[in-house]
Amino acid sequence: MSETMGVLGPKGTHSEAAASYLNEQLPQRCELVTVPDLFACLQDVEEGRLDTALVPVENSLEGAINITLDTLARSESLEVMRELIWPVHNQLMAKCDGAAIKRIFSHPQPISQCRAYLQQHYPQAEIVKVASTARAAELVAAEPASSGWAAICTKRAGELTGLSTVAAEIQDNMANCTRFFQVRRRGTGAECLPKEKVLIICQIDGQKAGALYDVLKEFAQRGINMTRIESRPARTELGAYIFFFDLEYTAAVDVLQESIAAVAKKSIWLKNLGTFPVLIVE
Ligand SMILES: O=C(O)C(=O)C[C@]1(C(=O)O)C=C[C@@H](O)C=C1
Repeated sequence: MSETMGVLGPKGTHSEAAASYLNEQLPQRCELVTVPDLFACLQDVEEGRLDTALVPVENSLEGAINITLDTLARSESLEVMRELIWPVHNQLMAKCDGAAIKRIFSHPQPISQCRAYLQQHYPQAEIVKVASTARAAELVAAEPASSGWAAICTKRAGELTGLSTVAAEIQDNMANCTRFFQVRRRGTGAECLPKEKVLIICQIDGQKAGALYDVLKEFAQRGINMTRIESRPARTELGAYIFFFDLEYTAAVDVLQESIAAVAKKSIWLKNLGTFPVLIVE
């Protein structure tokens, strides 16, 4: 029986497109399962209803996907097995003409990714945020053309629901891309190769002067390349933060382990979320 890979649905989301691509690259194909909500998708993996899930983590225009980061930080069982960098192409799709559009539906991320286009072409339109781009297409398709509703979605979502393209490639930057993590429960599969990145999450004592500098020093002094730093509220009290560090994997494994151990000593808690390969799609 093939493994299951959960992904934000319904069919036609950017996430589903990324997961279908990834699936083609895998030696053993997975069965893709669409889940209407990102948190539920991650929970399904944690609780064993899905083997893995492909979830968005960060967009090049809009930054972090907080629900993914917060769930990874809180989870005792999830680990990252792969990273995928996926180009995101947004289309404005509707049943009506562009001039008749009064209300535009989409996921909050693509709405932000297309902010300049929306301001220039539809400053009067009501913008409605929904759970995914494909859900936006479904909602628009359920109404007559006279409603003046439109969706920002993938071409496939529009085609699946019978919408026509009003404007193509409406994102504010043509290099718009989203980073996804494929996640699973710890210890449920073989190591994914090649090892290219390590994800560390820790909480640092924010009241101590120089606490973050002290931690960063442990990587810098050993020549460990940090490719991203992100902070999120610890969700315990105002002013308490956790940090996400993406580190480049190195053949000098001992040095890498030593730096992580040194950071652990200076942290309130630290989790290693995994070592994984990175797939970049042009
Ligand atoms: O709504 C979708 O199509 C999704 O797959 C979600 C999502 C996101 O959460 O950022 C995924 C990638 C893109 O950045 C746009 C939207």
